[in-house]
Amino acid sequence: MQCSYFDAGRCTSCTLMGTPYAAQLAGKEEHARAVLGSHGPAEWLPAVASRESGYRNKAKMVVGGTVTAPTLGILDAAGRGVDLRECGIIAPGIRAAFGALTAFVTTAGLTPYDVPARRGELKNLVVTESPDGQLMVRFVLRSREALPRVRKHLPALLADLPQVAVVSVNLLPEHKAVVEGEEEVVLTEQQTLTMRLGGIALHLRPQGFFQTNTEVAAALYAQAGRWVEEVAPSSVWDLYCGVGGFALHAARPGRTVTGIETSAHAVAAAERSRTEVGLADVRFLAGDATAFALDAGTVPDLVVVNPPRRGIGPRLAQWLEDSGVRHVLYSSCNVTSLARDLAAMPSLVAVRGQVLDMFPQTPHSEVLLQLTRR
Ligand SMILES: C[S@@+](CC[C@H](N)C(=O)[O-])C[C@H]1O[C@@H](n2cnc3c(N)ncnc32)[C@H](O)[C@@H]1O
Repeated sequence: MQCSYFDAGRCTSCTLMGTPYAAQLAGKEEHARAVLGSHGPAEWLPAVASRESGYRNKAKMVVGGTVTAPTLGILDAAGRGVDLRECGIIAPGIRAAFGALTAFVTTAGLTPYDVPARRGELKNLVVTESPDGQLMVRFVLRSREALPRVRKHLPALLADLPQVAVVSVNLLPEHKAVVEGEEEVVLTEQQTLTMRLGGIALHLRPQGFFQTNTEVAAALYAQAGRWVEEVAPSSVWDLYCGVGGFALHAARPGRTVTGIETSAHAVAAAERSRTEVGLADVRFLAGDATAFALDAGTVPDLVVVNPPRRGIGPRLAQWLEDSGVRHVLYSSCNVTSLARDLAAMPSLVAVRGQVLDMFPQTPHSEVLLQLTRR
């Protein structure tokens, strides 16, 4: 894939831009093998390729420029807006909405936040697309000052972009280089975006986590589901479950499945999916994954872990090592922390693995491993 922003040096975040895709994929497999070393699996399944462009279901655009000519993209070294609205890795359905969204910025008078001057209101625009083509649009604002104007002009925006299902304002009062703050005000009746994967409707709230690449996420849950089926466990834990992707794909009548996640909102969303699917033996609990495992007093037949980049950490790894659990599926977006965690669980041996290319044009990927007790 070629990118004019990359070629012009305007944006260099996709560090593999210009590298042929087959070489990117082979490089990611090689990297995973090299970093995992002796902890790696005996067998690697063929890597799951992604579409090379338009794969990102979520765009986080920093807003710069002026209220009459806003930029959507990043900030340069001087803190001025660089427009990247044609970014080729963003889903086409999101890119197609940028025109109407920038027009809305002007109509609603949402002055872009000027980082060097610490003035202005609109910091970021975050847009997520569902597999059905619906959009969730979030305006990250410095204060509530512009909130009444967003509300006032919202009906016109929804008429312009009928595919927009959820609109919210996120408040980020601090002068910090982060995407969003803690407070979210949802302005539409619909509070969540429906992410339909593998026949299951997952419900994503504005601040919730969702895998970046919808098609590859579907492949990830399906592969994990197949490996769970082979083991045929009667009890499963899905630790770091988010809105329940792994848990709901692993659920079967008569199998108890427990999902654990710190975000109470994500747990509520997962519970909703569970009710809709009509699964009686699945439950989701809000809490820390490690604390849950240490306090549970029982050991399931199979544990799925899908932690943030930092990995599961030494305490949960030690618990898994000592617990006697026979099967673990570890889905990781960071092979370095994965290798560290595996080293702490020598009794759990990686038998199969697969690289799933969640992030083409970048060096990142997802690695799914099946571990079995020796
Ligand atoms: C990589 S995401 C995976 C989410 C989910 N498995 C999925 O497929 O969408 C990691 C999740 O772990 C949650 N999390 C972070 N720290 C946690 C902890 N200590 N205990 C439980 N969940 C945690 C985050 O809120 C996030 O939803």
